[in-house]
Amino acid sequence: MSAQREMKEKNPWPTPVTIIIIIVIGVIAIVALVTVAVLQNKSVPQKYKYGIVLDAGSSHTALYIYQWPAEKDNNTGRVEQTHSCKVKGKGISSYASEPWKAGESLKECMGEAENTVPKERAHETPLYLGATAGMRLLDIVNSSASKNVFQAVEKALQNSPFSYQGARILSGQEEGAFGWVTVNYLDDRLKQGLKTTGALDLGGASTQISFISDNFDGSESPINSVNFRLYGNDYNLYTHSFLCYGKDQVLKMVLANQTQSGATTVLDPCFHSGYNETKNYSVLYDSPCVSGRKPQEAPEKFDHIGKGNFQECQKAVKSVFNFTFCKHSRCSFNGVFQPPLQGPFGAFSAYYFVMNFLNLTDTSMPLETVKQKLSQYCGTSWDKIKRQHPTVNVKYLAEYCFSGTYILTLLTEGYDFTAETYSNIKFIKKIKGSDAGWTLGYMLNLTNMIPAEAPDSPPLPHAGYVSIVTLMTILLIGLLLFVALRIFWPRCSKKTQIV
Ligand SMILES: Nc1ncnc2c1ncn2[C@@H]1O[C@H](COP(=O)(O)OP(=O)(O)OP(=O)(O)O)[C@@H](O)[C@H]1O
Repeated sequence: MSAQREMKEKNPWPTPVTIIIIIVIGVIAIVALVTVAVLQNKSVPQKYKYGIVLDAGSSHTALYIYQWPAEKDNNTGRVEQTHSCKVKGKGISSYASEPWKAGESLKECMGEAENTVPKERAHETPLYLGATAGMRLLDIVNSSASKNVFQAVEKALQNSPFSYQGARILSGQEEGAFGWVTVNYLDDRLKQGLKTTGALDLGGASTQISFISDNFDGSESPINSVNFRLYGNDYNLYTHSFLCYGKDQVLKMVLANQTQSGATTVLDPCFHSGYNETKNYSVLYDSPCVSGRKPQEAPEKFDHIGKGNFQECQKAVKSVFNFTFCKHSRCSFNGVFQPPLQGPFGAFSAYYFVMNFLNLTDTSMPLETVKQKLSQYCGTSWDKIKRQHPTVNVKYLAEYCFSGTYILTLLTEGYDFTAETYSNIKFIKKIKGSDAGWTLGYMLNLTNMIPAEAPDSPPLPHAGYVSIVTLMTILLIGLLLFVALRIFWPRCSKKTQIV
């Protein structure tokens, strides 16, 4: 009896039970923590927000739908293109005489947008329309026609379930700058503060060049300067848009130069030998880029006959550039200031369409070789070209010799890319699934999706945080168990000895 009392005083708890309880609690805690960690890291179906931009270009309109994770509205989520739709027919500026058709033309793509954006998101999805050089030109020649086209387009867009934010003409400067933002945003260069890529955009009616140059602070030519503060970095961007230097308008200018005498036959070195089409003087001279030069005594039509000669085509194309006057320290052409070229460049839109067709997107190829290949292509007969490419749109096909020659002339003579710097250009269509062009940059800007300052980021990602807490708790429980065993195990052993 006294021995039993002594034992109870020395060992007041039922030790094995206590240990079992501690172990059970410990195991339950570990299982609970691991479960929480696993559930926390399990991917939940992503919810997205959306934005829509219509690019109303001179040659056609395209609709782009962008999406980004809904919970990362605070400028940290990645915006990506989820759908695009090419509007059938020509650009909205071509509907000047029947504006209602401009609105009608958008219906099919707007229908696709309704099927892409979830219904519950539609009312909060911003919808923008930006028009470029085609509408800039229409506005110059007939501003009331331009207003009527916008009215028709607005009516169509206001009737959509989306949050319509307006339709307007972008300035050339905006078109250049937003194209640059798109390229650098998609390449993740802005967020990380990396060296940027210049942007070369070739449209149907205008062309843009935009890049950062250490030698440009905006003082020499303020109209070419755009300042941004993005993710905590300041950028002083050089940008210029050449109205009338898109490839369709340059083709008109080159042909206008060859029809100044009002001839009925034009032998054109930029078209393949064997090409022969009868064209209207009125159609050729219908644009403000050439209208002032229409010959007085022009007949109604002319025969446009191909000659297929690259060297002569280069000369003809060069005639539309003016290199004779420059009131700045240096110019590209037409008296426009341009600082020295700097950095890699992404060349998109028609740059890509044309060079991709010609199999000339590889810029590691020496420039001389590129010219030789193009020369060979231009020298090929029209019959052979048609036979080799039976599925290609004949209008594009007839123009690739001219378009390739214009691209090389613009890059080398116009912007001053040399045999050495030509390899800095990369012809691109898409970056990580999104089309290169001004639309994404435009939407990012209007929705304030790129903050001026770098957003504060947590020191650890969520998964890392959960893992570390789990690990630390397991270690702590292990330590507790160890201490408990050290304290109680000797007593348990003693107890058996006593008993
Ligand atoms: N596959 C192709 N091959 C050749 N040319 C093409 C092809 N697709 C489009 N183009 C032409 O490329 C040019 C540029 O097209 P893009 O859609 O970028 O210009 P746009 O937006 O209509 O013009 P702008 O920006 O001057 O208003 C246009 O002349 C168009 O007709």
